Amino acid sequence: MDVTPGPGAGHGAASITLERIRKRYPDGTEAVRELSLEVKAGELVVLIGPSGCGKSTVLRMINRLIEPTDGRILLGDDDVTRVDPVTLRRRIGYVIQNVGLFPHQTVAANVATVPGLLGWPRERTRARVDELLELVGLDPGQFGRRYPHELSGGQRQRVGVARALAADPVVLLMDEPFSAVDPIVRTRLQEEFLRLQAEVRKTIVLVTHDLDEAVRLGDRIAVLSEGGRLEQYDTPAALLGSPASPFVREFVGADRGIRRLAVTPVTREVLDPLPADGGADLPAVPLGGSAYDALGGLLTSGAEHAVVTEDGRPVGLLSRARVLGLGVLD
Ligand SMILES: Nc1ncnc2c1ncn2[C@@H]1O[C@H](COP(=O)(O)OP(=O)(O)OP(=O)(O)O)[C@@H](O)[C@H]1O
Repeated sequence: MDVTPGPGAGHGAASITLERIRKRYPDGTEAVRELSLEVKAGELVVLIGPSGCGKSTVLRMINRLIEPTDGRILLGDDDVTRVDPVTLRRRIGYVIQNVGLFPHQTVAANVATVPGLLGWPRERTRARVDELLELVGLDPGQFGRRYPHELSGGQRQRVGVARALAADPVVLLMDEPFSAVDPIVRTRLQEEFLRLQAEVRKTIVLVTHDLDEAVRLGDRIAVLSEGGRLEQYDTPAALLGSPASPFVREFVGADRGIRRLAVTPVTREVLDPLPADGGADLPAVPLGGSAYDALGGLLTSGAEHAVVTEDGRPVGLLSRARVLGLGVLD
């Protein structure tokens, strides 16, 4: 399969191009009327929108679990409808809500599924399984021999991710991958997942209902409305800062200002000069950290100002008013 690396893309990440795709189910439901979308190699794109707007349908058309009624889907330069579906699915990792692990197989055997289908030698498969379990934070010696029912929900999700990465896919599709676990585990899994993505740099399309998850994970977010209509396709900061339509404005909610703080870094432009004493008694926040965290630091300490540091050295003063100003929207 052809691979088109984009800037910063890891080894073997492919771009995805949806060209005017449409899906009409046999009963006449127009799940997706016409959608065009491009995901760059190595990019993490989130699909979000109200229930029934066609997110899962779009995702499953990419790996041909569902056949499009019309339009083209390219992986790199290859039209996926011209690739044998089984071969295609071995090149595309797929992670779903309840993971779908095989219950009667050990964790190691689950992760080894696709390498097994590809006929990898035993030693290579075993080394890959160990490497992946370590990558997702599970000790292979401890967890490899367990069965799925002997794991927590969060551990099962990690095994699902490890399994999807096993044959080094060019694309990873994720349908509500973190929704089956409680909010605290979920946040931790999201953070680990971002670290993992920084390492493997796959092209990822992730479906979620959760706007905070979308904002936290997405390089770009595609907001869909009924019939798979693309309302806006933008970075989290742009989406929250300038919703393109009343639909998006309502969808991102009244608290989008707060959400925007979470994706807005503290930069030199918003800093005031340091006081003569260097602000020794004030709370410190890092340059480039999120405005949301800076506000949290200010509120916790009760201070009006924080010292902003770079490599541990103070570079300026940040006031509460300036931080709040970063969340003010049009
Ligand atoms: N096999 C099917 N036959 C007929 N209609 C279907 C079929 N599968 C899905 N649909 C319909 O297609 C539309 C889009 O469904 P889809 O599952 O893609 O939405 P979704 O955005 O992923 O929804 P949710 O957020 O609730 O999971 C819905 O109206 C759904 O009822």
